[in-house]
Amino acid sequence: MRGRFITLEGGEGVGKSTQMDAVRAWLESRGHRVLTTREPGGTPLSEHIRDLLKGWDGEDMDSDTELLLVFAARNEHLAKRIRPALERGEWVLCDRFTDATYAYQGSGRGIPPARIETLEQWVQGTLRPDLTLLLDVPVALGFERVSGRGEGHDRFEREQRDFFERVRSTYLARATNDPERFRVIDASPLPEQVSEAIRAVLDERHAVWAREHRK
Ligand SMILES: Nc1ncnc2c1ncn2[C@@H]1O[C@H](COP(=O)(O)OP(=O)(O)O)[C@@H](O)[C@H]1O
Ligand SMILES: Cc1cn([C@H]2C[C@H](O)[C@@H](COP(=O)(O)OP(=O)(O)O)O2)c(=O)[nH]c1=O
Repeated sequence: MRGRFITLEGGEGVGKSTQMDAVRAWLESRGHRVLTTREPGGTPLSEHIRDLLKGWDGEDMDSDTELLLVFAARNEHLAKRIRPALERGEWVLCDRFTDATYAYQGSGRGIPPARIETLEQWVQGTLRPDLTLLLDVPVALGFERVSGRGEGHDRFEREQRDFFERVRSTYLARATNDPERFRVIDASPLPEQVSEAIRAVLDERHAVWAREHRK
């Protein structure tokens, strides 16, 4: 079976980092080679851009500058890591991808989606994730978890509550509009229960992909 491209999405503190390991372990248990990565980031240059996006504390960053930096990081990541891995037949598991851009730069910052689509087309061509696991929790619960993490707040985490409500609504709307690609996971229960729900989705999708492969 050819390698597939799987993304994890969701707002702050939904538990993506926590669940990445479970997805990776599941894929490896099926004998797949897996590249685990994240956005913004995934290459030295893209991680540098990530630091800028999260840590910039100078004059306010223009929203389009932010959008272009996100896609600059993505272009590098696709060229140097994601596409080569998929071409080698590996599976790629990525913590956030372009759905985050629609949610954060689109709804969060108010950039029209058409502008994001233009860049998506330019940078990705026809490449889209095969499966997107959207981990969903109420914004207040995500906030509680992040504050429990005990780190300082980055440029995004300093945004107000309504910013994250827009982010959440946009993720959910995108999932509703593309039920083939998205699976929404209730990420409120204990981590092991969330992993169990994710494994059930992976079982289901994997069976479909295996059937397609045999055709
Ligand atoms: N299902 C869960 N229930 C309770 N706490 C969780 C759960 N999943 C993750 N956490 C905790 O919440 C915080 C944020 O989780 P993390 O995986 O870093 O989220 P994300 O990567 O989505 O921001 C961490 O301290 C983590 O241990
Ligand atoms: C991929 C991507 C991330 N982001 C933001 C969302 C996050 O606040 C930040 C990544 O930080 P990160 O620490 O990975 O967030 P989390 O711990 O919640 O997963 O970058 C965008 O604004 N646009 C994007 O396209």
